[in-house]
Amino acid sequence: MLQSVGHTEITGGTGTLSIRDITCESARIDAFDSHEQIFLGEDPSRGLKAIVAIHNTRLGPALGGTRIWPHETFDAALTDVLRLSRGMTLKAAISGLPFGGGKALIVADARTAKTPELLDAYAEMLLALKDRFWTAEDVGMTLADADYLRARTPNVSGTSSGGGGNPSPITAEGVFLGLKAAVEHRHGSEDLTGLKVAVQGLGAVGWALCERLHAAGAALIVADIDADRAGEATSEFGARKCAADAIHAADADIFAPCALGGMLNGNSIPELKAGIIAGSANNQLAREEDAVLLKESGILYAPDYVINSGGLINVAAELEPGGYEAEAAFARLRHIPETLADIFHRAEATGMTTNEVAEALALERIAAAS
Ligand SMILES: NC(=O)c1ccc[n+]([C@@H]2O[C@H](COP(=O)([O-])OP(=O)(O)OC[C@H]3O[C@@H](n4cnc5c(N)ncnc54)[C@H](O)[C@@H]3O)[C@@H](O)[C@H]2O)c1
Repeated sequence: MLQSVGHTEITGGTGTLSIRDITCESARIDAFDSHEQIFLGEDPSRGLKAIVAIHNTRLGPALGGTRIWPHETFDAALTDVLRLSRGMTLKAAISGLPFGGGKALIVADARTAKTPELLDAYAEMLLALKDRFWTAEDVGMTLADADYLRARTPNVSGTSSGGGGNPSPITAEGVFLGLKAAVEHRHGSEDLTGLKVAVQGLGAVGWALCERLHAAGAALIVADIDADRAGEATSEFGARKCAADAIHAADADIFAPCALGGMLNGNSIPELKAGIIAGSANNQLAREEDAVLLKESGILYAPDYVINSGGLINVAAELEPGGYEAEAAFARLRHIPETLADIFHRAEATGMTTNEVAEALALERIAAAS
């Protein structure tokens, strides 16, 4: 096991993997927020540059997905993984899970650079971090990738052999339940018939969410930077296509961001027409203050790490001592709408933003466990 690592080098296979503890030098990044430990794994010969960020382990070992994304600068990648990792701490806490927050990011284009050699090098890094960090799928990482890694290191969940499989459909189910809780809070009924939902991003979660919304009678407006995907949604769901850079401003009742983070910001919020925001993307708010902007605009915001916690709930269920049980995972999933309804009511009663209420509840749970 890797303890407090200064620098370690693992040779073998076809490359040389170097793992460096970069916690101290990461403190210069605004998003650092007292992370416990941050590791940089590099193996140029196999194309690996990966950051594993461990935010807070008071509730248990760090658990969080691995994102594969070609950030243009190292600082952009580090900022992304630090923000995601902190969000995982809050997500695990508010979901009542015995895990802490962590996240990993491989700086690469998953469509062109995700080779077996890269995954081998990453598996070696994960193996060195076992007992400290557990991972699963995120953007750019598929079930097949998770299975490939799991065959090489034990600290991978969301796998076929573990029973939980790809967490995305469960995430979508949680978002769907949470979205209905928001509609119920706003309109007094969770009936979606005829309501217009603008879905940004038609990937694993966005697509599965569209299936549920369509079956529930909602009218869909969709956008994806992949034009083919948006085209498929028009024929599959009778959805109306919208430009990717205009979907937030679509004439809709609900906006469901299911792509990447930061789409709720000082520029986009004044253009929103939807009264409810309920989607799967992590880190939807570009800045904390944007939650205030949403509140002042009369927009009901379902905090991202609450509404999208279904995937974490499912990968955590795979790590239960007795193994994965779907019913136990679904029982926990059904708490998502209840938790959101509670957050909405508390926010109204106190004048706080929904984000502030969710964070206070999560931090309370961490403090109680300390
Ligand atoms: N998969 C899960 O279980 C899970 C769990 C919790 C949170 N999330 C979050 O939900 C989001 C979606 O995850 P996913 O697994 O569906 O990812 P994915 O990679 O399968 O899909 C993302 C989709 O968004 C599209 N996209 C990217 N940028 C876009 C833009 N600017 N406008 C429109 N479309 C854009 C991509 O083309 C792709 O189709 C991510 O933020 C992820 O972190 C996912």
